[in-house]
This record gives sequence, structure tokens and C-alpha cells, in this order.
Amino acid sequence: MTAKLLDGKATKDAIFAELKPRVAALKARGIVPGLGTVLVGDDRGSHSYVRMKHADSAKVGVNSIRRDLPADITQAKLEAVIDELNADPACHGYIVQLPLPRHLDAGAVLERIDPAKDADGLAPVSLGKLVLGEPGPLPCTPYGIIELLRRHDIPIAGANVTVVGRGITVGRPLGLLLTRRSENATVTLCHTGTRDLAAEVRRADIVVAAAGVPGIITPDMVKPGAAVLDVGVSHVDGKLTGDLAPGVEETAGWISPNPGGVGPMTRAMLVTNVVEAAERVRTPA
Ligand SMILES: Nc1nc(=O)c2c([nH]1)NC[C@@H]1CN(c3ccc(C(=O)N[C@@H](CCC(=O)O)C(=O)O)cc3)C=[N+]21
Repeated sequence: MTAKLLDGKATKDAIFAELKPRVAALKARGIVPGLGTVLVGDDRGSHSYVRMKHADSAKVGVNSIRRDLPADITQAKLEAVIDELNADPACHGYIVQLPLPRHLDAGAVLERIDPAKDADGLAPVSLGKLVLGEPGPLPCTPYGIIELLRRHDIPIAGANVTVVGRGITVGRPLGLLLTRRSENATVTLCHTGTRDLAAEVRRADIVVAAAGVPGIITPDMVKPGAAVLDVGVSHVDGKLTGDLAPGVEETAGWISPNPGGVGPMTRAMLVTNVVEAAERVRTPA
């Protein structure tokens, strides 16, 4: 078997095409959705991600608000920028690009984001709403994974899903999303303490590999026909490397490649969160 492609790039383009008329409708009401980014320091990867996010915004007609800050900025000055974006009516949602330099308290920064403007869905209030099942912005990568499956008609309800990795941006919130009544998956969340990873992966109809360990998912672990999504990001000899070992595409029924899979979907859901935040703005009748 050769796996069919879960094409994140094409799916992102489809989502953008759906967002465009919604942005136009907002503009007719005098609202231009604005996406803010806060970037600290000069990490090359972070710069490139932020650049892609602003290019996406431009494509959909969303305004960009960009705050690039020096690597040695103080916590107080960074928090002043957060307060400024919280107060700026042109900014409907924003993200603080992670990771932050080590001298900064990322937790305190995330807690300071106005929950109504949390485009990442990673602030404590948003994660709390996810646990409670209350409406709120959804974490972009897990949200993107679900949209990617849904738009390829891969059944989620009743499926056995094995998630490898319990990180705050992917594994942990993905487990919460998939076990909502609206998704109804049975989730196994694996991590470094998992005794028999191969056995857990082998039972899965859907495997989400988000460990950040190159090649951790090998072909023998995958149930024939399963959907396997590669979310791992590692750099081996300067090259972006995912969590799938070569050959998985021979066993799997569906593969989301990396790059070209969940990465573009993460960006599509970020813009979606901002458009949705702008749609919640009340205008006088
Ligand atoms: N507050 C915050 N929110 C984030 O969402 C966030 C973050 N911090 N820090 C870093 C990670 C990483 N991340 C990616 C998003 C898109 C691609 C993406 O679109 N990649 C393309 C191109 C990859 C390439 O060629 O470099 C692809 O997969 O095809 C990758 C990585 C968001 N992150």
C-alpha cells in the first residue's frame, strides 16, 4: 500500500478561500480583522514562522500588527507591549511567538494576554475553557489536525487515536479536543513513560506523532491503512525532520507529511481564530 496524502497546504488554501468572504463581510461592517505577533530576539526559525503568518494574513485580507523586540528586553517592557495590544481595538487576536528567551517568564506573559484576543488558544483561560467544554479559541495545531482529518473524510468518532507526545501545544490539548462529545474518539496519550509504544501505536486507526524524536514511528508499528500524522519538528544536519521513519508510507493508508501537512494547517487555524474573534466584536446597530 502507498499512503494517500493528507495535504495540509491545499487544505489551508481551501480554508483561506472560505475566510475571504467572511473578511469581506466584516469589512462591510467597518471591521478589518487584525492579527498581532510578538517576536522576541532573532531566532531564524521563529522569524521565518512569523513572516509566514503575516503573509497568510495578507492573503486573506487580515491586517498585520507586528512587534519585533530585542532579545534582551525586560519582562516589564514585554508586558507593556502585551498591555498595549490588549488595549488596541485594531488587534483582534495576537500571539507571542514561543519559545521566549530563558530570562523571560513565558507563563506570566501568556496569563497577561486578554483571553478574548488569544489567537493561539494557549493562554490558561483558553485551555481551561477547553477542559470545561466552553466555547473559546482552540489551540491552532490540534484544531488544524482535526480539520485536516475532517476535510479528508477520515472518521474520528469511535476511532482509536494514539497521540505520541504530551506537550502543551500539541499532545495534551489534542487529547482534550478529540475526547469531546463532538469528536468522540478514544484517545491513548503516549509519552516517555509509556511501557510499550509499539503496542499502543499498533491499535490506532489514527496516529499523531508529536514527540519531536526523529524516526520514533517505524513501519512495523503502524496498523495497515491507518492515518498517520507527522507533527514532530527536529533538525537533523540542518534539515527539518519529522517523527516518521522511512517506510511508514508503505503501511499507512493516509500520511500527513512534514513539511506540507500540519504546519500549514496550524497557520490556517490561527487566521481562523482571528477572523472569529473579529466576528465577535459588537457594533452598534
Ligand atoms: N505562540 C506560538 N504559536 C505557534 O503556533 C508556534 C509558536 N509559538 N512557536 C513555534 C511553533 C512552530 N509553528 C509552526 C507553524 C507553522 C509551520 C509551517 O507552516 N511549516 C511549513 C513550512 C516549513 C518550512 O519549510 O520551514 C510546513 O510544515 O510545510 C511550522 C511551524 C508554530 N508555532
